[in-house]
Amino acid sequence: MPPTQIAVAKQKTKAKKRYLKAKKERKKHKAAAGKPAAGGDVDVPDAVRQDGHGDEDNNDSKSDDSKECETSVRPDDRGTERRQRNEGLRPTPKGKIPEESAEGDVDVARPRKRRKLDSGELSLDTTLSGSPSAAHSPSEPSSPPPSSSDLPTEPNYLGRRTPPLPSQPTFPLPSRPDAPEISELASQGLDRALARAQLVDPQLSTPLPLDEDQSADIGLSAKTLRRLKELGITELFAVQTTLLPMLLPPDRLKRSLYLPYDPPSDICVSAPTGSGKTLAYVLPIVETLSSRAVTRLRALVVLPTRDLVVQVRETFEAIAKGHGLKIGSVTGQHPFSHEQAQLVNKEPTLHGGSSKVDILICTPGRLMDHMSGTPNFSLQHLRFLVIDEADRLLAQAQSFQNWLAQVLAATRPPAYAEADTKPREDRITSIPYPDALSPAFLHLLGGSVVRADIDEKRESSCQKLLFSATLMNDPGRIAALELRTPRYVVVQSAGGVQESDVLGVAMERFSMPATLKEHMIVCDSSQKPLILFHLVHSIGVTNALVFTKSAESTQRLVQLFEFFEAARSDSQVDATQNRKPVVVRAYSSDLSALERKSILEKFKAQEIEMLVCSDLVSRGMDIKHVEHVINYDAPVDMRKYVHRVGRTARAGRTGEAWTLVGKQEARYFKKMIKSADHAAAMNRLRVTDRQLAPLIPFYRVALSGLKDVYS
Ligand SMILES: Nc1ncnc2c1ncn2[C@@H]1O[C@H](COP(=O)(O)OP(=O)(O)OP(=O)(O)O)[C@@H](O)[C@H]1O
Repeated sequence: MPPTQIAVAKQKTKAKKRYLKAKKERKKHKAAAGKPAAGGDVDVPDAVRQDGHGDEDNNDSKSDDSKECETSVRPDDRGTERRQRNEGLRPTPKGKIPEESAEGDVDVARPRKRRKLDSGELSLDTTLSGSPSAAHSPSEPSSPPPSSSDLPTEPNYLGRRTPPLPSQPTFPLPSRPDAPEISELASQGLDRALARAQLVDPQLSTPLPLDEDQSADIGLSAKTLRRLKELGITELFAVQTTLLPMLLPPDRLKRSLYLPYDPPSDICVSAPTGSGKTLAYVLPIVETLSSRAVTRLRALVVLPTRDLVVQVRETFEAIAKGHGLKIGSVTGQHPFSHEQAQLVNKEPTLHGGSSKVDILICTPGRLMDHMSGTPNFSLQHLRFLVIDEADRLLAQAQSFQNWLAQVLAATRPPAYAEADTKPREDRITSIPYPDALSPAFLHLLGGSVVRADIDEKRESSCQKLLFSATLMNDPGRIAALELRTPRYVVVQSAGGVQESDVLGVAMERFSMPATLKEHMIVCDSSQKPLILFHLVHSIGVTNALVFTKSAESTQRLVQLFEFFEAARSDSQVDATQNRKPVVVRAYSSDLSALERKSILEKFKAQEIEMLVCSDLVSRGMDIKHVEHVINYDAPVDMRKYVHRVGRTARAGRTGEAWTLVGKQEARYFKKMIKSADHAAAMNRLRVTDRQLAPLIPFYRVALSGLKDVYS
């Protein structure tokens, strides 16, 4: 058979199948209507009859095909096609039905149509005529459906007047909600009090009263005021002005060491680097604890590094001088037994602990060691728990044996029920010694305390204080602290910011000291050492901290620097110039604690001019004479940038920060600065080859020296 004939035969077979199914459907309908099957009336193609395919043959393939018949191909159209073919006519394109063919097939289609029309379905169509879809169109505003009596009546095709049906109510159009505030988005799942953070102007200050009798005006004792003056402090900075009234309220009862029925609110503070956060907690702690009669561990200050522990201890000692408070610190720098001897009286064992210090400053790791291994070390008397550089410490909350959860649990009194269910031998049934339990823990004395139903629940009096320059930039972390009615303070200039936007501003922008100047130099990475030498020798950068990305790079850069300085001072090119080599040292975690201490002291004494360091000293370190910070390796996140450059321009002094950005990292760095809304503050500098040219001979010598060392 020629291919065209095969195709026609195939077409026929398909058409035949569809026809038969349609026919079967019609038969069913007719049978349902009580009429005989109209098979004989229908024009059946010859091919179907010859093949002997009856209705029954198609039973198994019925379902899908019959659906197709009902929805896509009308049997009358098929009949028309067939007739056209028989008459040598071309088939009519789909959708166009020639008049005579429609006429010819009316027997098949009309009875069904009539039944439909009679049923009144048409009256719905005519009422909504022309606009059934329009009535449901989502693009039109919805309006309440008119009552049927309001609508005009139209004659239907039978000439009867039927009341029009009311149109279906339309669905309300989807509308775009207002974009949520950034603060709202950011605070999803966060403490609601965050959104009511108090925004404090960094320029705010309070002069210290000249007369000691007026010390109470700022909540301090005459003794503390005198001490501040001795230290050369004449005013309180913004963060201190805000926090002192909160932590030292005029109502003396609220300053009590135990507040089991009216525990104090916790406070979170975000204030720029060098803005005086340390004094903002040292002053209230010293002032409050000065009223104590017995030494107990009442203030615990947790810091991320040993160096910071030493620094904060010095501030406590300076302020607490003459108050009779005992201050201790544990960092793991000394043997464990030595620290234990400084911390507690080991004998006799008391349920309330027996402390030798009122204030303890520590790193989290060593604190855990003492919590688990030092008898009589107890946190139940804590009145203050300070977490300084809180964002960093909270990032490590799970480290050091889950330190944060353990500390919180140790300050929390056990529930009454818990105390009752303790095994008998664990209960405190006798008091062999004055047992030193804190009021909130007294119910542990199972047999000795008579309890009544009206007993109010006693809570821990421990007030948590969180501080950081970048605390609000990731407030999600604060959630781990189980804060009690917290208050949030943000020291940041936010010119004209609405109160409702405070959180958005605090989270998106990083607050920097107003006295800081920032520069960025984009260069080839290979040029970085030369640019560093240019900053030192041509621009006069000195008393500087130079930050690198690792302890190893710190070491290498210092060696290169020393070779460079040696080559430069040896050169006889221009005897009139000052050729005294710059003193540069490395400060990194590779050094022992003793070495680090000695280097830091020399740097503070300005015997060392350039201190090259890794991020070890990027947080919290307060070295007054640091005039410059050089980011030799650009920091990879904004938080790090803020803390590094914050080592200068502290306490209202001026300072400059220089960031050397390799060409390949420039895009990332600029994006980071821009997304922190900080691009405008950044001064972009260019250093030309001509400016670097005089340094190149010494640099070559230095490079070959370094090569020798490493080979
Ligand atoms: N009221 C004040 N008057 C003068 N100097 C002050 C005052 N308060 C603090 N300082 C000094 O300001 C410097 C910075 O203080 P501090 O170290 O507490 O800053 P910080 O806010 O904790 O900074 P960082 O976030 O970097 O840790 C210190 O040298 C401190 O002695």
